[in-house]
Amino acid sequence: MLFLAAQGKLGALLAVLPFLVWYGASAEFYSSIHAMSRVFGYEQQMLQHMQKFIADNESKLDFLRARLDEFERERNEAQQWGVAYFKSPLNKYLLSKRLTRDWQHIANLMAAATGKKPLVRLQRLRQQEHMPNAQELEGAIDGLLRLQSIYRLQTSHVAAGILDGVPYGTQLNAQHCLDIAQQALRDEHLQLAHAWLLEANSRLSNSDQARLQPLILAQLGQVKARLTHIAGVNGTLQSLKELEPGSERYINNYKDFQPPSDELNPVEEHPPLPENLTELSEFDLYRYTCNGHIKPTPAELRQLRCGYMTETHPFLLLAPLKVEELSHDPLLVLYHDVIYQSEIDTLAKLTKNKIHRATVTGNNASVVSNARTSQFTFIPKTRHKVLRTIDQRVADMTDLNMVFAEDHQLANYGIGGHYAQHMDWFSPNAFETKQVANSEMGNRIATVLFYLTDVEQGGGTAFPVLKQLLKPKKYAAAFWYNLHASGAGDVRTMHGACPIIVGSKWVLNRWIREFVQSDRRPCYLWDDSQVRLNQLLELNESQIE
Ligand SMILES: O=C(O)CCC(=O)C(=O)O
Ligand SMILES: [Fe+2]
Repeated sequence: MLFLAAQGKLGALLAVLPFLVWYGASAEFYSSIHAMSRVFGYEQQMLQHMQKFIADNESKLDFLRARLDEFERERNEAQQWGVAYFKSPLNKYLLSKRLTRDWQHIANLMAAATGKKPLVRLQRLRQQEHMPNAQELEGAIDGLLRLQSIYRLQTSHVAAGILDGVPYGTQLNAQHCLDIAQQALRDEHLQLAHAWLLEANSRLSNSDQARLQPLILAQLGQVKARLTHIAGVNGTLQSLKELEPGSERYINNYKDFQPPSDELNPVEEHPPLPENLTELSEFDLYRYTCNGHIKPTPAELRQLRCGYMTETHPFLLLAPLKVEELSHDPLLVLYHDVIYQSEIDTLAKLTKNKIHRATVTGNNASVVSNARTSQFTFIPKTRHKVLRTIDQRVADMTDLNMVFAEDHQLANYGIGGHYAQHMDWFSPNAFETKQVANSEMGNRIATVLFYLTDVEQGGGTAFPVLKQLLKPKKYAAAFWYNLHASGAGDVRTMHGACPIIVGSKWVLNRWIREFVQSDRRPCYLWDDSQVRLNQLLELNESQIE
C-alpha cells in the first residue's frame, strides 16, 4: 500500500483535492500502454467478428435475393398463363408450395438472428478486462486536458497532432474537438473549452457543418459570455442566428442569458506564467516544474558537480559509480548506469500480468485517484536473485542498510499517466491511524527510484522546491533522503511524476526504512525540520529567469 504523506498544510488531502477538483473523473485506460496494446489486440478480433457478422448477413441477403428473383419469375410466368394457370393441378401444387413451405422457410430465415455467434463473441470481447468504458473515455480526455494544461500545449497544435513541437500525424476532426470542448466546459476549464470550440469550428467539413455548427456556435457564445472579459459573444450569437433562425434553443436557459457587451481582450489559452512563486498552490509548483518554468538559476547550477564515487565498496575502485548532484540539502543525486538490461528484462518478466491501477491512501481506504494514474505491483525480494543483487547495489549507492526496505515496487505510466506532488514519507497521522504497513521498520528514510525506460516526451520527476526536473534516463537511478536527521519528514522533498506526453515509463522504487540506519546516516546537530515550505520558497524567490 502507498500513502500520501500528510503534515499540516502539506497534508494528503490538500495535495490531492485541488487535483480532484480539476480532473474529476476516474480514468484507467490511458494510464498504461500495456493495457492499451492489449485492447488494441482485442479490437483486431472485434473487427474480425464484425467481418464474420457482415459476411453471414450478406450470404443470407444473397439467398433471399435469389429466392425473390425465383418467386418473381414464377409469378411472371403464371401471369402469362392467365386464368389457365389455376386449372393445372401442377400449378396448384406449385402455388401452394410457395405460399406454405417456401414462405415459411423465408420467414424463418428473415426472423433468424443471423450473425449471432460473432455478435456474442464481439460482446464478450467488450467485457474483457482493460476494455475502456465511458468513464475511461472521459479519463482519456482528462489526460489530454491535463497534458495541455501542464505543458501549455496549444489547442491548434494538439488537434493537428503536434505534441510539444513534435508532429505525430494524427488529426482530430470537428466532432472530436467538440467532445473535448464539452468535457472541458463541464469541468469548468473555460479557456480550454473556448479554444477547443474554436478549433471544432475551424475543422468543420462540408458534411458535418449543418449538424455541428449550430451547437458549436451556441456553446462558444456561452463560454465567451462566461469569460466576460473577452470579445465576440454578440458576434458569435449573430452568426448563430444567421445560420439557423430559432437557434437559441441550443442555448441553455436562453431567457436568463444576457450577452455582455463586447470587449476587446483576447482569450489566452493558458494563464500567464507566474513571476512570484510564493502564491502558487502545490499543484502549480509541480506543474511549473514539469514544464520547465521553475528551474535552477545558473548560480545554483554552479554549486552542483558530477563525479565518480568509490567509497562505499572496494569494488567501486574498479567500477566507480557515476553520480550527478542535484541538491545538497536535502541530498538528491542521480546515479547513471546502475541497472543492467538483463536485470530490467527479469523485472519485466516478474511483473507480467501483475500490475494494477495505483491507489493513494487518504484518510480512509486506498482509493483509485486521479492524483495518480499509473499501475504498479510490489514484489518481495525473496522472489528472485536479481532483486537481491539490485538491493546490494542500492546499499553501495546509498551506504544504507537494506534489511528494512520495502518490497520492490514496479510502476508503469502510460500516456497522460502521472503522479501529482506528494512526499514519500509517512505522516505522524498515518502512523497513529495504523495506515503504515510494517510500521516497526520506521518511516521511509530514503528513496531510490530506478528509471527502467527512457520516455520520449514528458514523464520527468519534478522536485519543485529543489527546482529540479529529472528526465527519465534508462539505467539511471535517483536517490534522496526523505527525512531530516531528526527523523522528521522533509517537506522540501515534495515531488511528483509529470504526465507522459509520448511513450511509456517504467520505474522501480526502493523505499528504505529508517530503523537500523543509525550507524549509517550522518546526524546533524541541528534540526532544520521546522522550516516551512513557504519560508523556503520565499528564501528562494529570485530564481526564475
Ligand atoms: O515515477 C516517478 O517519477 C516518481 C514516482 C514517485 O514519486 C513514487 O512512486 O512515489
Ligand atoms: Fe514519490
